[in-house]
Amino acid sequence: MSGEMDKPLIGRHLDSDGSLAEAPSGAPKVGILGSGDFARSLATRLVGSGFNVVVGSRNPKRSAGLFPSAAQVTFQVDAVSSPEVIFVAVFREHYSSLCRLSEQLAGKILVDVSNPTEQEHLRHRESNAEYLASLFPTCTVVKAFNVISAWTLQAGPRDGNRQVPICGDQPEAKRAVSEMVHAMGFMPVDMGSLASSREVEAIPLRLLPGWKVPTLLALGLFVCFYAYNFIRDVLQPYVQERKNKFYKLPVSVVNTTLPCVAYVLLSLVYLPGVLAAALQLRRGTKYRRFPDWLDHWLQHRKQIGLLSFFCAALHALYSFCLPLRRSHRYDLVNLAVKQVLANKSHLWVEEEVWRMEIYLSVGVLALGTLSLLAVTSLPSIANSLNWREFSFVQRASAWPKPTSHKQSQDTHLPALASACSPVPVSTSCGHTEYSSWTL
Ligand SMILES: NC(=O)C1=CN([C@@H]2O[C@H](COP(=O)(O)OP(=O)(O)OC[C@H]3O[C@@H](n4cnc5c(N)ncnc54)[C@H](OP(=O)(O)O)[C@@H]3O)[C@@H](O)[C@H]2O)C=CC1
Ligand SMILES: [Fe+3]
Repeated sequence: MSGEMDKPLIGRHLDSDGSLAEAPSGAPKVGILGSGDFARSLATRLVGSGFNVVVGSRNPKRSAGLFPSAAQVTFQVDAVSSPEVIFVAVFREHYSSLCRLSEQLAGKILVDVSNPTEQEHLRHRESNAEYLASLFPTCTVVKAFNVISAWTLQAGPRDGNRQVPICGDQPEAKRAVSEMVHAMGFMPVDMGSLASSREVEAIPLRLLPGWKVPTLLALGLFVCFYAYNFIRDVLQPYVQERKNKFYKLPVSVVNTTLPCVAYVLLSLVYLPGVLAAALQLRRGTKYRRFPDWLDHWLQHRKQIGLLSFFCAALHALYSFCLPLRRSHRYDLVNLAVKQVLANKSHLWVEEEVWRMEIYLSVGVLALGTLSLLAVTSLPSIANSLNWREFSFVQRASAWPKPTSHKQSQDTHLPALASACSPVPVSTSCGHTEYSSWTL
């Protein structure tokens, strides 16, 4: 690598509006091939982070006006001659059109930012980055930035999506790209060699992978409880007393069903921790893997907990709407008429009044507590808390002694010390992953 790349690449950070006049002279030079949406956002951020940007376009005249004035827009062949790091911001099907630049690109670092579509991902056995590497055997290909959208690049990194997975076969090249990622305000995550690029390219194709089972579980529970409540509140009065209560189907039965689902889901958040602890006690060791079903269950606690919160919140909303129903108004009027006919002037059942007051108060408090748990399970909030603060919020009693994150990752098992309290999820994921929604 040239001496230029050996200098630290850390530049200035971009303001949220993305505007910054001029990259400092002598700043590291970076090339971008392509002048599309991604190239434009990338150029803006790179210029703002203190890099000298040169963009290679097939039609520089047309594209120049779309880039920040500090970026130089020129023909592809001119753009790739001096920078050591070149971003390839074109689609896979156009990679081969860049082969005529092979000579100028020899020995340089090519950053593959591309994302395949789902069909492309299934169709090609080799990743886009590996394909690029096969077209340019004299270059070093590094996969990066594919998980960051053009919009995020432009708007600036936010807590939730700051991580940029990087992979490549040459540590030096990866280091150079990682430094650039850092300088741009993102967090590089080393994913290993270029062989992992297929995995990295699959990341943006995922659609809520951790939510499928918990959502099906919640739906299944909803259907079961709804059927039960329908039989109890609607069908049974109809069959036995010929009373037509079918109007209850859209609101009342749903409202009775939601808290049942919420309670069961909440208990399913805590149950696997207890089971895991019992299993460890029975085995007398923490150095054995949990069965797969328990492992998966532990990993899905956060989603199950959030779905429980969702059902509880819906229940609260439905409850607020109950008095708005016309059936409720008719019931009230009928009750009043009945009272008048019975010559009663003051209806007040002390026990009923107290029961409702306490019921509402406890319901509001429970929803408030559940909201707190849900909020602290968000990565951005959880990351801002230390372990003690987190466990204080997530459970009522204090954890005997926090198992270090490292330990739980290494052993792939929770500590026995947590036998009667939460068990960290036994995966190699982050802090929130193994600790969320634990009692
Ligand atoms: N948009 C996004 O949010 C993200 C995009 N990406 C990846 O970035 C890459 C570029 O995406 P994006 O900028 O959105 O796409 P665009 O369609 O907006 O831009 C593609 C660019 O490729 C250039 N190009 C070079 N050679 C050819 C060719 N032979 N035929 C057609 N175009 C060519 C064109 O620039 P010119 O005419 O100047 O040569 C064109 O502007 C893709 O691989 C995409 O997967 C990754 C993450 C997010
Ligand atoms: Fe309730």
